[in-house]
Amino acid sequence: MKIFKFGGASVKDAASVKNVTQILQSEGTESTVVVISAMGKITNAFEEVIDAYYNKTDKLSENLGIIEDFHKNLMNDLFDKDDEIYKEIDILLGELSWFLARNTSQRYNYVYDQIICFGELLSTKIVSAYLTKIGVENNWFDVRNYIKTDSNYRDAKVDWDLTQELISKKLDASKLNITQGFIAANDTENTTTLGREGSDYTAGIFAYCLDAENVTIWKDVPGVLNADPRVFEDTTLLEQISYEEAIEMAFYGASVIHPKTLQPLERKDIPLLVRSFVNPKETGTRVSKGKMLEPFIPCFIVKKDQILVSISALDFSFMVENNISYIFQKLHDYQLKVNLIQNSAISFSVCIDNKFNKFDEFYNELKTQFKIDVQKGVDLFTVRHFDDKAVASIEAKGTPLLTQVNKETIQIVLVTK
Ligand SMILES: Nc1ncnc2c1ncn2[C@@H]1O[C@H](COP(=O)(O)OP(=O)(O)O)[C@@H](O)[C@H]1O
Ligand SMILES: N[C@@H](CC(=O)OP(=O)(O)O)C(=O)O
Repeated sequence: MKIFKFGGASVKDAASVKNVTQILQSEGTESTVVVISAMGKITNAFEEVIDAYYNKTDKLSENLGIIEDFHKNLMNDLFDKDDEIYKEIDILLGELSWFLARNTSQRYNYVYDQIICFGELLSTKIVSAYLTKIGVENNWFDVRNYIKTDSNYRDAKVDWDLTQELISKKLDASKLNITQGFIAANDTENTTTLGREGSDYTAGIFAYCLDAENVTIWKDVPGVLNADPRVFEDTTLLEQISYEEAIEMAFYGASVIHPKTLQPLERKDIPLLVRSFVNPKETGTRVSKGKMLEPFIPCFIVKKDQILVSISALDFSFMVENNISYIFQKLHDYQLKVNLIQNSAISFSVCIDNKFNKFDEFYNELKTQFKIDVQKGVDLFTVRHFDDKAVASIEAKGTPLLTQVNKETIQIVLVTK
């Protein structure tokens, strides 16, 4: 029993869908659960729909049209005009229109999940129908009937007991199963999601509940590299990474593996393979028990567009437990993700991600009680297993504002040139 995960980049056009089906045919089409994300950048396109709908702008029908045209154009290269799939896609788009017309809820996160899920529903319907068309029997299922969560929309927490029970009881794991990543449902059958880029986590959940042999995440890169190839020119493929090391890398922001994915796999000792859908014969990266890192070289992680905030008390008193815990509570309340902390006697600095755009509210609340210096638009570079050469290469990229070192890791906040 194995789990495959194909992300948006692997199903971004008709040729990519054909490539996915070829990989499935050569890797075996039995005892597999295939988890698929929305096609290309369609989740972002759905976010535009949500924005237009929620803020009642005049862009709603245009944004919906972009999504419909994208899928129909792609389908025209895969199917014949009278194939059943066109009706199925129209039914899904009809369900979406029905929701948009009938919904009365003002809860943004709830509305977001009820709309965003259509990206994964559309992509899996299309891949499943194409497999059927070329003669590969498969079982499409709605993941919302299997993965159950709480009602924390947009970042839902999995109900592991119920999910385990449903997957064990209802899923025929001997088949080639096709399902959606990222989406789930709560106990009232409303759609929830596991957080952006959460399809890897879906693969981890199925692997855990089915005691899978392994999970393969198919990517447009040869595997996990020692740096993001979009930012660094010379990168090296990491052949083996221990779970602990991969969790550290994901924690510091290595976006190639979703951080939550590794925990369920580690608990059951299920290897995670990261392989290239461009060169599927290559072995890629293996994350498993064993060597920490092979080859053992510095690994670079970048988080762009961070905010560096230095906070001190107005009366120059020490920054200690009581005010630090207060600041942390506020960071939590405003959903600001802290990526680095440093404190001295009178100042407390944090490097944060303003993912939910709530920094200004946080700032306005704190500025009455603290002196706050803010530097927006900085980059946070983390180097695991650093050496002098690696540090120098980062420092050459701009002006370092803050550096923090521990045994295996150095973090440098920079204003880049
Ligand atoms: N350390 C890394 N190793 C490999 N790829 C990385 C790394 N860091 C960032 N990436 C980027 O991650 C991309 C693949 O992830 P992503 O776009 O999220 O894939 P998908 O959405 O298809 O799952 C690669 O194209 C690469 O640019
Ligand atoms: N489609 C969702 C879930 C996901 O994981 O996508 P991808 O596998 O393309 O990163 C998103 O974009 O957030």
